Amino acid sequence: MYVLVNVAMSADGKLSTRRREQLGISGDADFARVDRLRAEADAVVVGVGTVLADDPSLVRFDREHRAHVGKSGVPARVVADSRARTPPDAEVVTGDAPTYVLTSEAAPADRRKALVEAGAVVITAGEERVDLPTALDTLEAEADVSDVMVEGGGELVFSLLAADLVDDLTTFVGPLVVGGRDAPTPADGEGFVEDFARLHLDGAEYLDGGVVLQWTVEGRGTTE
Ligand SMILES: NC(=O)C1=CN([C@@H]2O[C@H](COP(=O)(O)OP(=O)(O)OC[C@H]3O[C@@H](n4cnc5c(N)ncnc54)[C@H](OP(=O)(O)O)[C@@H]3O)[C@@H](O)[C@H]2O)C=CC1
Ligand SMILES: Nc1nc(O)c(N)c(N[C@@H]2O[C@H](COP(=O)(O)O)[C@@H](O)[C@H]2O)n1
Repeated sequence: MYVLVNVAMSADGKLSTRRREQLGISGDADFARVDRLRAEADAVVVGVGTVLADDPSLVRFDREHRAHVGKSGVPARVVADSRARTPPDAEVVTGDAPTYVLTSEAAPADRRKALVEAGAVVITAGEERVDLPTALDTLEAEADVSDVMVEGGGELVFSLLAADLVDDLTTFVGPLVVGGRDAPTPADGEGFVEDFARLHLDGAEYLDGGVVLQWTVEGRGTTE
């Protein structure tokens, strides 16, 4: 499974405000770049925190670019959601693109059922929390999803980095300061302590008054 993470953050490294409300950090050119990344992916992935905060639809992508890179159909939507908290009427569940909800065994049966009735495919991996390596393997084996673009948020991205599942990371750094010790950042979770995820900078580009940084992930960090 190839995993690309793309996030937009403020100049001080925040994904949104301390209220965890969706914040437009990208401008039109960056959103167009994101639409091309979505077009190249088999699926767009978010954590349930982003679903509950933003109610994203994840259906927009650059159709011309998708044809250009030789992919057919539309990118699927994937939510990492251990307890099946995704509302069945969430935008990410409605619409024509397929939706996969990655849950754990802790997800109540009635919530899983409601998601399936709303049209989502529920995948179970892990006891209390989604076991990401297993869930991604299942997605690849059962849904033919082998190339994903993760859009956040910080809790999910940290877990993916800690599990050494991220190949590439793209960060758009926008021209604003958000501040706030409790505002989400690109990698929240427990955090690494001494041994950090290591990156290699592959490129940088001015865009929308900010900059896009393209990183390759060279090695995982440890949380011990
Ligand atoms: N600027 C940007 O580019 C973006 C900004 N955002 C912003 O980020 C914020 C949301 O981020 P955040 O709160 O971090 O939420 P996330 O979207 O990262 O979702 C986190 C939730 O995912 C679930 N989850 C399931 N499995 C795992 C796992 N193995 N590891 C970690 N999490 C898992 C957890 O809930 P459970 O335990 O119930 O499963 C967890 O609380 C919002 O404010 C949103 O606006 C979001 C995306 C992009
Ligand atoms: N690239 C980018 N720039 C920003 O400024 C953002 N706030 C985000 N947020 C992400 O975009 C999702 C919205 O998706 P839809 O437009 O509903 O398809 C949102 O949920 C975040 O994942 N991204």
